[in-house]
Amino acid sequence: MATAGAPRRFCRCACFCTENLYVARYGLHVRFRGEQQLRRDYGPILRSRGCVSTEDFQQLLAELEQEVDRRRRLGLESAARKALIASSYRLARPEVYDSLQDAALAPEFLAVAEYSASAGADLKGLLQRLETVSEEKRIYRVPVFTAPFCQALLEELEHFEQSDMPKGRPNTMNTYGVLLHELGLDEPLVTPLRERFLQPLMALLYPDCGGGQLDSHRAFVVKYALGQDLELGCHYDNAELTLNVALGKVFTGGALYFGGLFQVPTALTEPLEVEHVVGQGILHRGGQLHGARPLATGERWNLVIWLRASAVRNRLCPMCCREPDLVDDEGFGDGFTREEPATVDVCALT
Ligand SMILES: O=C(O)CCC(=O)C(=O)O
Ligand SMILES: [Fe+2]
Repeated sequence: MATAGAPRRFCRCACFCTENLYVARYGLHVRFRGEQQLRRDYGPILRSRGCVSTEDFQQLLAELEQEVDRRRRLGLESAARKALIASSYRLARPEVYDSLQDAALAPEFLAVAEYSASAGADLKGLLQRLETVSEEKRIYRVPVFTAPFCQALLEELEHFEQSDMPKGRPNTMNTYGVLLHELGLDEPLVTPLRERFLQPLMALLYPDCGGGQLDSHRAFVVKYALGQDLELGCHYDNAELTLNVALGKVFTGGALYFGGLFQVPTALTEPLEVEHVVGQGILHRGGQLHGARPLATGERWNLVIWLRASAVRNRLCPMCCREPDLVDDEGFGDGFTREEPATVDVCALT
């Protein structure tokens, strides 16, 4: 058990360096253990996607080896960037770093969180206070931040983007964007948002997915603009639950689309399209397959919070779908812990 005063040690799963390596050129996620295995497992599909010559294959191998190396160094490099940013970055909107105030939050969100934390709250009552985007997929929408807070956060993020500070990217699928913990925004903003507001809400909405046992997160901002990233391929998140809030600016296109749960192979059906509304958040299960349609005009910045419950993921790593092979990591790592997890019913795969 973690004891008061001793920070909890979080881990990642060793599969981070071997599974789900994204090869944008061929639109493919691969598992990579070496040349032989890559040829054996992906030879035909790679050929069908244009990886035909020896040079193509050698280039792919080099890129995968580089990516594995990058992933191995990620935790330490991220901690080094965070330290440098803390010592040398000049903030544009310092108020964003003040500890989270109710005034930053939309009245609807405050009401939903207050209801969820009240005695006698139940799912039925909560659903009267939220928009249900899809009952079957369990996707919900709620206003999260006020317009002035979105504006201030955007200004800060844009100022950081334009600074010469080193930047860690959200994930291998997004080239632009910011990791909030590197900016120092976990402590004042994301952790209180998770602990005080999201936890009671998620406990009612997704009790079977660890919604009541969230104990870490990975928060980042994704940015889409013409000439930069435009869209995001279909994927599932390394998270039990996800909150995705549109921060702005002005844009068209970029809708999210949702398919089925990755754990449950189903026949291809029409995905559900969900438009963004600035200031509003979409709540979904991390395992729900999703992606983002191409941006048509403008610039889109969204805050994505991958919410994690060690009690759930310690049993089964969502990325390799095995019992996690734990490796100590920096910060929240990938949300795994070495402690015995509390008993929890994992997501019912219906
Ligand atoms: O583009 C978006 O808003 C979705 C981002 C997303 O799904 C992710 O980064 O996990
Ligand atoms: Fe995602």
